[in-house]
Amino acid sequence: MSINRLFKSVEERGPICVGLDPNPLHMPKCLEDKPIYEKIFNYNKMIIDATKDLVACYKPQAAYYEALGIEGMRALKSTNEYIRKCGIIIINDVKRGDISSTAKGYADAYFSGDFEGDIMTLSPYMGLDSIEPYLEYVEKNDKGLFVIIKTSNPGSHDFEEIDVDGKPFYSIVGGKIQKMTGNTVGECGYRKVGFVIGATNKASGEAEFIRECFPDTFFLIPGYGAQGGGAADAMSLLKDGNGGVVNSSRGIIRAFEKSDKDFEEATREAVLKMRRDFNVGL
Ligand SMILES: O=c1ccn([C@@H]2O[C@H](COP(=O)(O)O)[C@@H](O)[C@H]2O)c(=O)[nH]1
Repeated sequence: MSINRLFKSVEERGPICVGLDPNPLHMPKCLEDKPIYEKIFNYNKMIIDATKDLVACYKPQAAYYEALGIEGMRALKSTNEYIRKCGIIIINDVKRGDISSTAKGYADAYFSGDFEGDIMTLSPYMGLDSIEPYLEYVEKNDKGLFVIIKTSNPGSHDFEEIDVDGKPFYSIVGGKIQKMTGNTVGECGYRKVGFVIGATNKASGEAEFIRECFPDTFFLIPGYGAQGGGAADAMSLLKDGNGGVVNSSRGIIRAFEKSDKDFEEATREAVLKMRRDFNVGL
């Protein structure tokens, strides 16, 4: 099961998730004149080769590939195939959410075929029926989900935190999703359906509150690094160093822009620094 595999990866290599968010304006010189497919795939391959022994998973963000058209999507296909060949978990960050007939199409698109990954991200705000079509893949094909609950962006205050009878709205959404997905706790002790919980914008005690609300839910934790989230914020969402993966995209893949080392060395060094922040391998 994907969550069991992810738990095991975190046990072995720590909770680091590297975000593969390729922006052609921020790439090393050696890729400057390459056509889009080669540029994006080689960039990702260089990142993966420099870090694959240090990370729990990779998270390609679909927007960056979609924005580059067919050649960008071809690069996503090759990237996911390469990550799979390396035996590492793929989180397709697509944040889909639509009526159930359309949701089935998105599930097929990102859990099978050209862009297949192990886990995908969903937005739950169209309701529980928009989540349901993905559950067949979770049950029958060992796939996993991370549902957006409390995001890392400043706008997370606008809706997610609205007070409903003394409780933040996000905690109610999370509760309903847990109820719908039943008691699907795997052998690692975590449910098959996880949540996205940002490392940023936390009031004092909020991370602990979220962990208490969802003690057996695995978290994907973005917002560390470029968005200002610190290791302490992210760490209080973990449990004994597991129970979640912490994503950093720009903080890792653009580290070379602030370094005098070459691209691969600067990328690896940024992941090693992140591991030190999370007391991994010390
Ligand atoms: O609440 C959320 C959910 C997803 N993301 C995604 O994570 C990365 C963050 O990138 P950084 O460069 O490390 O800031 C990006 O792909 C987002 O789409 C998020 O930031 N917050």
